[in-house]
Amino acid sequence: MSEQSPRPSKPGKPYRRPQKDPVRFLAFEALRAVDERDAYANLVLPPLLRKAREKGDFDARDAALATELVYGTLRRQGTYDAIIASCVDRPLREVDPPVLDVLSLGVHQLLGTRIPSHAAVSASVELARVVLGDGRAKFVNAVLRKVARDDLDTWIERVAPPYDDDPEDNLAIVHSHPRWVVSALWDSLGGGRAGIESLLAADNERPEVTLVARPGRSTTEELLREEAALPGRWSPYAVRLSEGGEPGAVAAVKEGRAGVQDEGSQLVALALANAPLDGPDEKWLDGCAGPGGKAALLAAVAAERGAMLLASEKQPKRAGLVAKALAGNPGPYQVITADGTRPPWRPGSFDRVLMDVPCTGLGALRRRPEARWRRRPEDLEGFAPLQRDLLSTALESVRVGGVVGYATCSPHLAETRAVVDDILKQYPQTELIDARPLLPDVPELGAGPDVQLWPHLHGTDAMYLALIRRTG
Ligand SMILES: C[S@@+](CC[C@H](N)C(=O)[O-])C[C@H]1O[C@@H](n2cnc3c(N)ncnc32)[C@H](O)[C@@H]1O
Repeated sequence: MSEQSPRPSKPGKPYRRPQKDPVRFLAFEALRAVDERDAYANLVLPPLLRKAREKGDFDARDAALATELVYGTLRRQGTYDAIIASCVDRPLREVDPPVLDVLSLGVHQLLGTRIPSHAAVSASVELARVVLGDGRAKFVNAVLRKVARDDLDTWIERVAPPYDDDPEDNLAIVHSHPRWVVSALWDSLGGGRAGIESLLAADNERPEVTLVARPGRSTTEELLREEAALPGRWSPYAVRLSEGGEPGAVAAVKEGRAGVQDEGSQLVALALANAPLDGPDEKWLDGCAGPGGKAALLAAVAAERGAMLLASEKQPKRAGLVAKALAGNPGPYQVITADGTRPPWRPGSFDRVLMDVPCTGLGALRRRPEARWRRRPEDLEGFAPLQRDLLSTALESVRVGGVVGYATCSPHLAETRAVVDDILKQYPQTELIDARPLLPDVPELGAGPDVQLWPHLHGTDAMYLALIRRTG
């Protein structure tokens, strides 16, 4: 018998080693870090990008694409999960998280970018071969081919319940927010469908990078001359960097004369600084100062008025960041590490007090694309006693006639009005000051006396501020 087979076997496809695409691979690494280590995308990404650039793997366009893939995938996770769930025959929680990350990255390329479908599928399958192996790459291929058959709007229509049947569920899937967050934002915003839809859509946009020219240390004119930037909308100290502007490369930022700061945060600090006050105006306190954005602006304004700022922060590491932010301030200031619920200073010591309390951060979802998925309604219960204690400290720390600013970067009513209402009942010798005139020219601030800023109305984070005067 001949050793040769009578019919030559059909040659199999030769094995081809998967090609590692540095952009997709980096985006996958970042998503894994966010999932496995609870890392923040905005902290994980920059060092990965820097390393890739140093290795010569990346140019600026690659970095922009990797950033878009990571942020877009995380923001749109709720919508993409619903789409993927309808294309696989088991519950999503039974799909391995790394497989789900490759799928979500693929779905984002297919439905959320201009990358052609065939390129999106083949790049994702190639990534799957590198990071998951050939077997699971076939699964990825099958799912993404199904997804590629329709566009985003068609998919959303298919997987979201009709608005009239369940408005919150519909908005949760259409705008990729957890349902409880949709509900909380809507409670705070009020109004009908158009407003909440604009807000949720704004949460999915990348925010502009805004700088603050710290008074006495730099001016907006200087920044506008030196950088590709536009004047801020509301704050006299703000400039908005043009798209792609790198704040880290701005000389004034490197030297601490300017900082990166959302205009909402600037407005809050300035409203407290400008609230009318009788009597001395010499001692200011920031009781929750880390990492120091508002403290640096307050200290600079205080310096111009001959006042001093005490910046206090509980976490030593964050107190270090405050010290860094304040270094070079032209007037007197002090940074201390202290628990604001057990203050080391004497009651009634300050003329102005800012309490920018720890909160869920539901007002800064534009900046933290993963935050909405990580937060739980139970977190509110965790913050509630601390927020009340810190506001009580603020009211104890201010002198009679002095002003307290209670601020959050969350619009959740449980963290804003509920805290202020509760605590003011315990401190009857206080009055709310109308904060609206202290944010001059800013429209749509509601019925007052407190103010709530919104991304879709003001282009800022959803900062909340109540100004309270001690009357006795
Ligand atoms: C929302 S952040 C403040 C942001 C800051 N005002 C800024 O503009 O950069 C809240 C800060 O309060 C700090 N913190 C938490 N518990 C505290 C406490 N018991 N006493 C003082 N600070 C506290 C947190 O570590 C965090 O740095």
